[in-house]
Amino acid sequence: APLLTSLLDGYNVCIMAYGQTGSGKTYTMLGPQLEENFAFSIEDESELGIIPRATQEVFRLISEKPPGSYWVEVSVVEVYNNEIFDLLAKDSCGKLFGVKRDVITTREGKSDVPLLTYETVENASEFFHLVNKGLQLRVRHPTLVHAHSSRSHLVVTLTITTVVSGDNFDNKSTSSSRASSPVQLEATEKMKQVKTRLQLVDLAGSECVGMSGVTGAALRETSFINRSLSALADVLGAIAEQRPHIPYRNSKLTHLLQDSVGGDAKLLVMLCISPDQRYLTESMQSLGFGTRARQVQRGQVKKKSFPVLSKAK
Ligand SMILES: Nc1ncnc2c1ncn2[C@@H]1O[C@H](COP(=O)(O)OP(=O)(O)OP(=O)(O)O)[C@@H](O)[C@H]1O
Repeated sequence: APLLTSLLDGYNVCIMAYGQTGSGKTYTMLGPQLEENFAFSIEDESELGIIPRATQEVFRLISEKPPGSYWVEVSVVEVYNNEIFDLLAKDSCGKLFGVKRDVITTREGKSDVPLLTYETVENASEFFHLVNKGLQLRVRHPTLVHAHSSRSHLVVTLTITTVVSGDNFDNKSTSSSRASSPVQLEATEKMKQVKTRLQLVDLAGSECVGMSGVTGAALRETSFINRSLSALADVLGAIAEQRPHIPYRNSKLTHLLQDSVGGDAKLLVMLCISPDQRYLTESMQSLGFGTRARQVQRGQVKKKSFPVLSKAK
């Protein structure tokens, strides 16, 4: 919750779950899933995972702000076999289907996914329905360790646009206007926008091939998962050791998360650990990842500078 307050105060925030397959990452991030697909259940609010819960909190915080001053857009991306898929892209009939996208580095040195679909949502319930539709496209595969194992990394991003009128920049009191679309917002005279980003990441599970018993296509998936997770650990190691070169581009996952992991975002890593003694090696490996993440020192987290909004009259 304090991270979400920071988000509306102008910080980028990233929350991610890491752990071996079957340890509870998806449960932590989304909550219990429906049997037939990846959608999460919204019937019992007490069971909601971090992604829906954080979104509810974001909208609660926004409701306390002057009306029309915040705008929320959502994107849902999965990284599968080192490829990026846009899970909110629609075909010509308006049906969602995962479209392959690329990740690039912009001239300012930020990572970006050109053509990625951003959908505007006005409340948490719109968000639930939209994300649940996208999640049904997510790849999963049964393994000996976990019957509904996610085979991809999931990145749900909320982009919060704060609209500040020109007058507010001079700290003068003004009534805030209500815009009905992002286009209208941009067109509104004397409006300035500040964007902050909340990235919520359900990583695919690290996996010991001997234990999970995967073969064929699933084995290929496992190898991509393990490679991308070790690329993430390498990036954290390089940042922790303050090496001049950080190998973000060694995998699409690290390239996509570059600004959150190595940039100016507030980053929270949650480790999911199995209580079963059989998985001691995997648990030690996850704790090693956590130790590495804790060694990262990135200096002062930067805040996007924008003035405090004056209350609507
Ligand atoms: N805290 C919990 N309470 C009840 N059930 C849980 C809890 N955590 C996990 N589970 C159950 O354990 C199983 C595995 O959890 P989950 O799917 O979250 O694992 P995962 O780490 O995401 O695995 P993978 O990386 O293979 O996708 C699921 O059936 C889930 O409902």
